[in-house]
Amino acid sequence: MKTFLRLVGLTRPFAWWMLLAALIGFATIGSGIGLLMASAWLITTAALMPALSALQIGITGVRFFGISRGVIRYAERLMSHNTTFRILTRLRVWFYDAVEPLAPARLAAYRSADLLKRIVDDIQSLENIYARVLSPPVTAALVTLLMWFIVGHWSIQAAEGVLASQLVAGIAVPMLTARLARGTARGITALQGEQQVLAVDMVQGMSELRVFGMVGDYTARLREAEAKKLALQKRAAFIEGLHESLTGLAMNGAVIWILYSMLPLARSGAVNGVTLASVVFGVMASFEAFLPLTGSVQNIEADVRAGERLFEIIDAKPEVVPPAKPEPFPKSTGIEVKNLTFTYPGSDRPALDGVSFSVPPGSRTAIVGPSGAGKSTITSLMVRFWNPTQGTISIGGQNIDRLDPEALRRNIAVVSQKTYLFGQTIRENLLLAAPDATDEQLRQALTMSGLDSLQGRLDDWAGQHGMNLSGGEQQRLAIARMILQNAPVIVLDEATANLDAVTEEALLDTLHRTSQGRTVMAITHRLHHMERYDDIIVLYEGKVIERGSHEELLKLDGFYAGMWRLQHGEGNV
Ligand SMILES: Nc1ncnc2c1ncn2[C@@H]1O[C@H](COP(=O)(O)OP(=O)(O)OP(=O)(O)O)[C@@H](O)[C@H]1O
Repeated sequence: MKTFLRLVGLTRPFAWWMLLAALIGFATIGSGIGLLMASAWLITTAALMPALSALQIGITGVRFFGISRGVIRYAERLMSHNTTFRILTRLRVWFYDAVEPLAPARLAAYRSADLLKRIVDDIQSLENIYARVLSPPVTAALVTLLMWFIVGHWSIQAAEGVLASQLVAGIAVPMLTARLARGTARGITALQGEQQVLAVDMVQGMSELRVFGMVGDYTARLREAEAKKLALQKRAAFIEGLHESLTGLAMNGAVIWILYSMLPLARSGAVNGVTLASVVFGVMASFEAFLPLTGSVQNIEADVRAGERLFEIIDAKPEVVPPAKPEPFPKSTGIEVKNLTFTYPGSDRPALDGVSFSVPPGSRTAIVGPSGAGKSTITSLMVRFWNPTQGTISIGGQNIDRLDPEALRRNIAVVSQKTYLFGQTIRENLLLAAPDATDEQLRQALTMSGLDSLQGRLDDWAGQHGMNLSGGEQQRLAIARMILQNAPVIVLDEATANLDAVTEEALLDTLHRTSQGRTVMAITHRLHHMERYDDIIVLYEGKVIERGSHEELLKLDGFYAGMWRLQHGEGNV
């Protein structure tokens, strides 16, 4: 209930639009009632063969309601869709604004297909709340009131019976079908989510599934989810049919009751037969207002579940909250890391444990160590994807938590081992780093990063995840982005890992050239050209265990020297 009220609360800015849509909906059904009543009047009056002029009013009525019903129905659809789409637009922007600060720390627990489902399907399903849950009951209530006055004008006894049937159709039947439908819509949503996650995994991991012969297994899981979903959908269709039948029964009950209570009046001459026929037809037409209630109640459970899934993300607290009054990004770009400690949520072992080091402005520092030593965690903390559990990172003497995170990220160019390329053109992928860059600047960046071959292909599609480019080209594009970003601090996080030796060598040279004069922090477990670094920090199990220049560390003959010898085929660690 709380979630439902919260969802309704979101529509407050559109309340008047929604009320207007409900009123136009009422006018549509009102026209339908008018049309049937006028038709009944016309047919029954014509049966008595009066002068043609006596039928004029009925003919005009049929024409008027016939046309108005179509026009008003169109206006109602236009209005309700317009209102719904405005609400959905607002919801999507609001959800995206809420999700962005959660990335990546708070989103780590969610699968991307699941998030996609939330932002697309869950929000879409809320359309139901606004178009089918809130409006139809208002329309049905107004129609009930209208029929009370119309029927009550001739017979209060008949009006009471009609009211009772309408309460059955408007309250009892929806409550019964809602009870029967419990769990159905929610189950369908859950299964759709499962299918989406499986489908995304299948498409993205098709090569792996093929290699490991698991395509059949995944297809079977998809089929199983489909079969379960189909069973639930059948049940939903059965309940919908039941709802319509019961509403029809309530309508027939109302008709029988009117005949029962008004026939004596017709016989006594208090009501004429023509009026009786019109009232009966009017009541039949009024039940149209109760049919949409099935959609309202059947889906409400799924809509509330969709709302819960959205609020779950929206209510998550971002890991990083920008300071109320951020300090400007410092001129000097020396980095000072003091007693840095960080434990990932759910982990019982710190990824970093009291790490301290400094990187003077314009110098190059390498952070080396075996896999899992905590090297990449330093990058995540530097760009404030996470906050340290203890300790600080400062740039130019300013604690980074005093800086605007966006300004911080603009001033630190990160080239990591996995470059994300968007399924757009090469130009658009480059402009991400410098939206105002000219073609000339883009070409220059391509040349500097050794990508002359892409000069004439700026408008070529990079492919899904950059699949139209080789691994080396993708990494070079990351370097071109770094050049365009023109940030004073550069973090290279295994920027050349996963590449063959020749490409790696060429890329290391390019990186060395293009990062001259900046403060560089290079994270690597492959020890190449280490003499190019002013300082090397050796990390092991989250702790700094050695520090010095390449020469000094070799002389020390400790862990680093062992790693170096091992990688250069000269012995064991
Ligand atoms: N998102 C995460 N959640 C929980 N634990 C994590 C997460 N990311 C990393 N870790 C753990 O933190 C430790 C340090 O990881 P980190 O990625 O910083 O190591 P690394 O030195 O960069 O390793 P590699 O060279 O393999 O990339 C590892 O034990 C890793 O399992």
